Amino acid sequence: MFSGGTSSSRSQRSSISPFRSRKPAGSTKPPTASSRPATPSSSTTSSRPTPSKPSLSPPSSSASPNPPSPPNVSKSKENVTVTVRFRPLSAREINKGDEIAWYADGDYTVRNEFNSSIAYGFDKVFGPATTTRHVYDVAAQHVVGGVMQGINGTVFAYGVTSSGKTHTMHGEQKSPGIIPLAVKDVFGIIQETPGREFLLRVSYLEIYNEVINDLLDPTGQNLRIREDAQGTYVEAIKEEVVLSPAHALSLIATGEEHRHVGSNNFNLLSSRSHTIFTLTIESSPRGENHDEEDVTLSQLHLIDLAGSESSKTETTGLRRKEGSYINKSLLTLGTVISKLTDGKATHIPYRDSKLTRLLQSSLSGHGRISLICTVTPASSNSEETHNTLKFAHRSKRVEIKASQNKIMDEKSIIKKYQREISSLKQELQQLKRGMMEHPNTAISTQEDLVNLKLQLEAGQVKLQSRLEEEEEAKAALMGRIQRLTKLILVSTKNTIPPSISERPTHRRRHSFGEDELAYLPDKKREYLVDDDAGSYASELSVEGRDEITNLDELVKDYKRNKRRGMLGWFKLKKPENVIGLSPSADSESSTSGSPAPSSKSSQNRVKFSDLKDGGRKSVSRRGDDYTIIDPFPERTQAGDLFGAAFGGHCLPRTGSTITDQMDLLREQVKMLAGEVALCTSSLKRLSEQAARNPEDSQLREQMRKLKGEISEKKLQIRVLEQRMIGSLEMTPQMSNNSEMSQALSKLTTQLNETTFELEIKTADNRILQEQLQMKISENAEMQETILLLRQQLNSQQISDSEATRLETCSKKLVQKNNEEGERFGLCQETCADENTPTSVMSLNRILSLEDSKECNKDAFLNSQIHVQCPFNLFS
Ligand SMILES: Nc1ncnc2c1ncn2[C@@H]1O[C@H](COP(=O)(O)OP(=O)(O)OP(=O)(O)O)[C@@H](O)[C@H]1O
Repeated sequence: MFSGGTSSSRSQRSSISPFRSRKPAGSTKPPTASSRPATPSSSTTSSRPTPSKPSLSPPSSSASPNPPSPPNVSKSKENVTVTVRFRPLSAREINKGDEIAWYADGDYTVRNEFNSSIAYGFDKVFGPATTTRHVYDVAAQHVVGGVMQGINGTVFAYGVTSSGKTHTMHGEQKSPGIIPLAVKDVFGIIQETPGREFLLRVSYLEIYNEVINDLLDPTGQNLRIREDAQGTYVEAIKEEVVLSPAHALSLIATGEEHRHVGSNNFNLLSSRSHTIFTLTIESSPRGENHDEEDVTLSQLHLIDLAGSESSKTETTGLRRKEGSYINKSLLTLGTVISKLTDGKATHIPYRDSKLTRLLQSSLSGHGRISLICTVTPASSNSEETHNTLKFAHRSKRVEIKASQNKIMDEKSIIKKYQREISSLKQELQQLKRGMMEHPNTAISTQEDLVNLKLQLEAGQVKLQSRLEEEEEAKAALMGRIQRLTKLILVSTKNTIPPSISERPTHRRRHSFGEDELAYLPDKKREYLVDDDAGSYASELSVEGRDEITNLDELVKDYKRNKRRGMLGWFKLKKPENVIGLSPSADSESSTSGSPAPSSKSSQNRVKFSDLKDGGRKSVSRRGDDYTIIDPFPERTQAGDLFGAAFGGHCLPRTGSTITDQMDLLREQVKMLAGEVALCTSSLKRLSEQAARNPEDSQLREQMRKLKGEISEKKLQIRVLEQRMIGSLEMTPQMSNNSEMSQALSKLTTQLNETTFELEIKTADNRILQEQLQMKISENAEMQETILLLRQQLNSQQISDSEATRLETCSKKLVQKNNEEGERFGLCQETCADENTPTSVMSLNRILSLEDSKECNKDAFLNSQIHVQCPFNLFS
């Protein structure tokens, strides 16, 4: 496991149940009257109901200001933390004429507008203007802090469809949800805890139609829940070791891509599945020598439930089926909670749904639980909101016992490796001791002595090979440990205990400050469609659904964008098939605040179809205004060239024909270049023939024509290229910079390729020219020899052997000249140099003539060839 460094692993088992061992006796003890929160007020008084146990951690604005000092956590009784979050009325509800039916009366009470006697008290009530950061601080931070101390924790978002669960758990770009905030907090706490080291793993699953799917591994479908003595767990779910907040959130973003989302009449992006994001945290004191008990393992479950659907939710087919599964599992959750708070219940139906079965340990009181109930104030949903409030109120009575989890079973990787090392060390020690302690005493006879010697030798061989094996094993183990060590996260703070300095330095160190969230949305990378889905639906009805040619595609696309909200900046998106979106404001809507210049869309609609090639345009919104931002978000090589070429001048809007024109010109250039290549090769062939038949005037004529054609085509190419550049220069403003950039990029590539080819050919040519020079000087030497020989011959001083030498020498010369000349001619032609030296052609001709000649003494002496040639072979 985890042998691949930062690689992921599929664990054999991953528990969803936080505290399955060390189950405190009587943990499911029914709540006592004293632990019950305030019941709904039946009085008419407007005074707020008594808040139930306001025992929450004080809000903090940053990652755990008081980092946990591990152990020493009391097992005091706690209740589930129950908070209620109102969202603002959506545009759709406003359009429908909805009124406020429920409201936050102070910090702890939800009251009915039409009947003020109906009120419920909670640990905290968040009004519609509350930020998710504040919700996190109050409702989740203490759970996360607990998890870092080894106390398991679960944070739920519960509510009807479109009440704001996903908004609360995942959040959006400008308003991160509980999950990203918790992840950031966890890393912040690690940074604040220099005395301990941590190992983090995440898994992410969904329960869709009562089927468990692994969101981190699309092949992990229909996973099974298993149960052992310690509780329930999901078999074979993938777990990934995470090294930074960005890493963890990128995994969620990937998971979100696989999550089932669909539209209903309340929510275009309704979650059709429950998702459970689990962060498993292992921690031990830094340094080698520490107590086993100091190692903790805990899990944080962050759950975004699918929303319950009422009869008002108009669904058909698959959506209806999904809705019934969702309702059934939520009903089971409600029943389980009721039974847990009912002192007389003997059977708790955890097994009636996958959700309750997976959460059995959490629900039965092992670890901290925070339930965030999301509600809409709208009168049209008044009944559903009331049901949510009743559920929330019942949940408040579930009693939990938070205790620190120091269980070290096979799940602890740190532990496992530490154990392996120590047992290996022990074994080695034993081996060494065995060698030392060999008895050498009772040697009585010579025979004994020989036997003992033999035994000793055999033993030594065995011992040696065993030691070698051990060494190898140790090295392998060390490698594994090193890889594992890299996955262990430690604070970068200086306050490291002395023993820590002895530790290997390759350990990954982290700065977990704000800059760790540098992955936070790059405005330029994302389409920011921060929308209230309801208003989108209403907009659809206003504009007419006919406009949307492919709703499924639209929904899919919108979903991607939307889900990306907080998380989606990890992947760039290529918009497809989206005709237009028209979201509307909500109170916590994000505004891009992009510094980039923006232009307001005339129809408050974003035409994504305008964006080509994943143009990375950002769409931001302020109220109902949509802006398309920075079409050149990142400087590319083409972008740089573009800037250089046009010196920052604006280009005129010429519509989409610029690329077409460019493409056309480019095609013409390509065709001409092809023709030039064809002519050049014909020319080469002809020149070869001409070399063989120098008298053939037809050939010469053909060659002349071909040359003419080649130069004409080259001229045409130049003209076309000029036109391409000219058309760009004449265009003072481009309508679509990305098109321009694209065209320019292609041209640049072509230019680069051609330049490169030219360089190679020029270099080739240079080499051949050098060779030619050498040949010329060689020939000069040869000529001297020949001259000498001729003189000797004339004076009758030449012998037969000298005559043969002379013959061989001349043959060699001819052959060599042939080869060189041919190569040079070839290179010159491929270089398409119109000024191919006639000397080379002449040389070829001479050489071929010479080659065909019988080169004997007489013929050689009678040779009278004197033609144009850079050097006379036979002067
Ligand atoms: N507190 C809030 N402030 C502003 N807008 C909110 C808030 N809560 C929810 N919204 C908006 O309401 C719409 C519905 O929210 P969301 O998708 O989170 O609902 P949900 O409960 O997850 O729905 P479902 O159960 O169908 O998935 C979204 O457009 C979201 O941006």
